[in-house]
Amino acid sequence: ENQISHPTIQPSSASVLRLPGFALTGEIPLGVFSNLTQLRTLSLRLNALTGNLPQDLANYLVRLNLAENNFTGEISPGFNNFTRLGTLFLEDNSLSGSLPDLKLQKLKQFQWGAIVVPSIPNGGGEGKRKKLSGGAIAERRVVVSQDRLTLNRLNKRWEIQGDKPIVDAENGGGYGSGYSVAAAAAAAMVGSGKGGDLNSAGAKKLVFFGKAPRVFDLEDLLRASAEVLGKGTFGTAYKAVLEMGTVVAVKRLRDVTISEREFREKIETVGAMDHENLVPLRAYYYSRDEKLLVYDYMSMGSLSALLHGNKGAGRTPLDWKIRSGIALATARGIEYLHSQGPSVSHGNIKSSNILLTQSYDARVSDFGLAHLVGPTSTPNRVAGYRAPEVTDPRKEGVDLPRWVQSIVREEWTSEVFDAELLRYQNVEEEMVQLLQLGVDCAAQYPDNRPSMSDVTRRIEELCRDWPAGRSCPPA
Ligand SMILES: Nc1ncnc2c1ncn2[C@@H]1O[C@H](COP(=O)(O)OP(=O)(O)OP(=O)(O)O)[C@@H](O)[C@H]1O
Repeated sequence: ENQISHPTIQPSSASVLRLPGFALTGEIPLGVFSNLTQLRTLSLRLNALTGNLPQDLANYLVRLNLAENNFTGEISPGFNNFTRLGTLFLEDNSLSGSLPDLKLQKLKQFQWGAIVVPSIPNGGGEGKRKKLSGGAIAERRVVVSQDRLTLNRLNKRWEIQGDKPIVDAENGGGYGSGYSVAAAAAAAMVGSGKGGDLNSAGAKKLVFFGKAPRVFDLEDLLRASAEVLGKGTFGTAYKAVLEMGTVVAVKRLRDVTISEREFREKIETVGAMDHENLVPLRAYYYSRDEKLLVYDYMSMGSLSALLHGNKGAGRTPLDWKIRSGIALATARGIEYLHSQGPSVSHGNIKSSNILLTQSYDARVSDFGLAHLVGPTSTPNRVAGYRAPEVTDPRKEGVDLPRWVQSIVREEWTSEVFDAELLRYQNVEEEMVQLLQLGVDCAAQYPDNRPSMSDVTRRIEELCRDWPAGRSCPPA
């Protein structure tokens, strides 16, 4: 009864056809949309459509969303005809193969089930083809699901393991899991002689912040077993388990171009930040060849991993209460940073820098690091959200705020919101309000953006409207 058939679709001048979540089944019959000559946007997302991808969809489509269906087989060579396509979503199907050598110069957003995107030639013409497979190497990385910040790391090669980019292959390989911080740090320190902190015995030491007891020293850190958590903009992060059982996250910074004096001044400022919604920087180590930052280890990992990590069965999606609580805690952390002075900003806000405790308390991480590596190299290195005036205006690609702004408010529900939340909870109005706040924060001109204290107040008000039994996390 919910199959798409010819009599269903009459000739029409409609430019938009959205049928998300209509429980459509079966294959899309040939030519079924051919009466819709003005069609620009077609969404059949979240149905149970089967068979191969349609070969003959109107070639004047600009947006096509076929995600979350049961399409099988190769990605259709028919896409070659889509000369106007700007947005294509195919995730959560059982497709294989690669996009054909595309004439899709306009394709700005593309997303599909695996994290990996086959090569899309720059400006058309003959592109390198790469077949997708489990641990494939991709020319470009696509950010999954809600973070539709696609194609923003051009010309990078990532080895993919699971859905985590582990190694930037272009930069000459990386360190496998189990690699020890010790080996690298020790190697770097031997004979370096200069820099570093010397204690009275002449040995280099960690510089600690805060009043917490110094339960470990550099020796302990060097002996710790370590595993790679991930590679970020500023270096590689490790989970290090010290012999006495303490677990810390260690970040090895690379490409620090500022002077030692400047580094120490800046890191002192970072270390002085103290707020319950910030991941505390416990200590640092500086030598000519090695810069280590030691943080509390956050056992639940990042918001990014929770949202996009395990898509398999048995996953419990984060509910709205937890998500809005995370938004509030994050806002409080950033509000604190901004309260430290007019020139203090985070510099790299994104979901992998929002870390969670066992009880889903959110803490903002990585603040201040964008200022550590040297002013000239930062603008193009960080991929998190930064206000337009601090990013390179010539940068290509679509960013998340701009993408949201390109979608009219009436369509947020079907296009922007996480269907998982809408399916189980009646929270659409609250989601609209929170998204509107996010859009306000990403306004082009600073004067049009709310202050972070306004932001926290608005999220607190939103939480206050939660139905009985739900309460705002305490300030
Ligand atoms: N203190 C921590 N506790 C637990 N996991 C962490 C901690 N710090 C970082 N991670 C995780 O380690 C991985 C790498 O982090 P890192 O901050 O180096 O890179 P990133 O956040 O992906 O990018 P960027 O460097 O631009 O911030 C991320 O998945 C991050 O969530």
